Amino acid sequence: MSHKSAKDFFRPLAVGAPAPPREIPARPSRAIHFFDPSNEKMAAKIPAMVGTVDVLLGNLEDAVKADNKVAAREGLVRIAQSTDFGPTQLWTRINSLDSPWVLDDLTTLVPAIGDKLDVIMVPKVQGAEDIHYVDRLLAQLEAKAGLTKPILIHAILETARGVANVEEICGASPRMQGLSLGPADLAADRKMKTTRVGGGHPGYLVRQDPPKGDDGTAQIDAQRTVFQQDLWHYTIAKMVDACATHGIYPYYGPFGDIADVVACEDQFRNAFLLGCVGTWSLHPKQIAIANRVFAPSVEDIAHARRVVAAMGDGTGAVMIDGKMEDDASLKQCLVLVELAEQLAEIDPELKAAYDAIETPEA
Ligand SMILES: CCC(=O)SCCNC(=O)CCNC(=O)[C@H](O)C(C)(C)COP(=O)(O)OP(=O)(O)OC[C@H]1O[C@@H](n2cnc3c(N)ncnc32)[C@H](O)[C@@H]1OP(=O)(O)O
Ligand SMILES: O=CC(=O)O
Ligand SMILES: [Mg+2]
Repeated sequence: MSHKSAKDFFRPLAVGAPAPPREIPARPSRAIHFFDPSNEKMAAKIPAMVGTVDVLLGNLEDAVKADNKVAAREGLVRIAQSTDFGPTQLWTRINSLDSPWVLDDLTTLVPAIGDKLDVIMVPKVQGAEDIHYVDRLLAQLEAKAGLTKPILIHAILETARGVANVEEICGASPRMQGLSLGPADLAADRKMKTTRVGGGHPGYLVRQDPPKGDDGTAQIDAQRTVFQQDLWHYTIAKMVDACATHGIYPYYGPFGDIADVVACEDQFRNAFLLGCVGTWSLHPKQIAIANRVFAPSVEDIAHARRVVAAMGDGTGAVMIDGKMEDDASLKQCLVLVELAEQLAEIDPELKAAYDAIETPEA
């Protein structure tokens, strides 16, 4: 539950801070592309990536060496000040709230580049209290810096307690923009017996029943199909429900097997089908995968438009290709059509593909 009364929920938490948002705009964010601002090679590539990815995220937390934390923070300030991000959002991931770096992260970034930062990603969030802390501090810093637009907060779901408290985290502040799954830290925190960064595991499976022999006994040594299961299904589904309840956006997180672009695409698509709006990209080659997966296919949009046209005022039932469509399937189709429209506004290739679909008769 929020620590604020309903009337206070949308009041600024510091005198002079911008008013908190009443709604979180649905800005396309198929890929949140991570870069280490202390890595000169990586950092040099960032200006040219503007416009090729929905979100660029300067990472200050895990994957940045302790000795490079200050360089990463300063590098991000430099990049943000010298780059015009155009339609691309700029996010950062700050260090965890119990780290020796996070206070300097926030007190440096907000005055220096608060006008350019869209979202601050907070790692290892345990409960509403973590969001309340960041919320108040951001309001104070925004007021001091004279910012007019509130910076949004995104929490990573990567502790068992965070998963247990997911509802209160989503509702802890009007600044809450969304949640990402953090499968690597979450696995460690839960004491899962895995060593991977996201994705499946060959040991987590369901095996086909054994065939019966002539005498009716189970042939347990016979060849049997196994179906690998998704370790993350429960958490993603829980995250999606919590985000939808609170009007904010769920994301898959990191997929660490950079070389396995096929399994990466599968994992991303599972998340897309379950309701996520995007994912992280750790390497430039994951951006294209995310952009492809987190946009409705031309086939889905063609079908969705047929349903919209056939459903007229949106009530009743119709048959299309032998299948019943009604108010509820129409609503699903509208989710896809609206997403396609948002993406078409920023992605000319997608716009051309969607525009080329033959419009059905109403
Ligand atoms: C596990 C839980 C988490 O917290 S995940 C989030 C934290 N981790 C990260 O942010 C990792 C970000 N990515 C990376 O550090 C690198 O991509 C890793 C995975 C180490 C691979 O780097 P590397 O071995 O250099 O890859 P590569 O030789 O294939 O690189 C080719 C060129 O692309 C560049 N590159 C690489 N990654 C990025 C990136 N994220 N953004 C921008 N550029 C990137 C490389 O510098 C390399 O450039 P060049 O061709 O040598 O000029
Ligand atoms: O930060 C992400 C994770 O998987 O841990
Ligand atoms: Mg993590």
